[in-house]
Amino acid sequence: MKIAIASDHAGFPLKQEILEYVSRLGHDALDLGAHNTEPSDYPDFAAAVGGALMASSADRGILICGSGVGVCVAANKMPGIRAGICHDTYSAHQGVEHDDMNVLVIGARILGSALAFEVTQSYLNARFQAYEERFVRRLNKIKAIERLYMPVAMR
Ligand SMILES: O=C(CO)[C@H](O)[C@H](O)[C@H](O)COP(=O)(O)O
Repeated sequence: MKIAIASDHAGFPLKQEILEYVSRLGHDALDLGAHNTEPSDYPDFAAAVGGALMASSADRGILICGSGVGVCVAANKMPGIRAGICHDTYSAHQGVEHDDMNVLVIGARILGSALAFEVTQSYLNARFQAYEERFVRRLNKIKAIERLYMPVAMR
């Protein structure tokens, strides 16, 4: 899969490790910044990953900031983006299987790289269980909420 990956300054060192790890797993890892630890603003990177998904230039995303909260809030403002903070492997695969999560969010000040790699692998190996009617029904309800607050021209 093509995976768009970005972080702010707080997530930069972990992002570099995740980029390499995702490539080693055989995915096409797309680095959307930051490119150093100079202070930066997390919404810019959330927008970059969300934009890549919305433009179909990536299949899934990974976002990293200090806690994960900032990029998660920002990414979930974008239509079609379902971002979740996952600091354990169960949430990372269940978020995809049940909720069709398309952006994994990690807090670099929370997880060490060993667990971050396991969480990333669980996320990338998981698939949405579209054969489960209840998951599709719930996903459609999320999409209906999104449409309700979307400008009419975009619905
Ligand atoms: O972790 C975060 C809060 O959710 C932010 O995304 C930033 O990474 C964090 O606020 C950065 O903090 P700093 O004091 O500016 O390094």
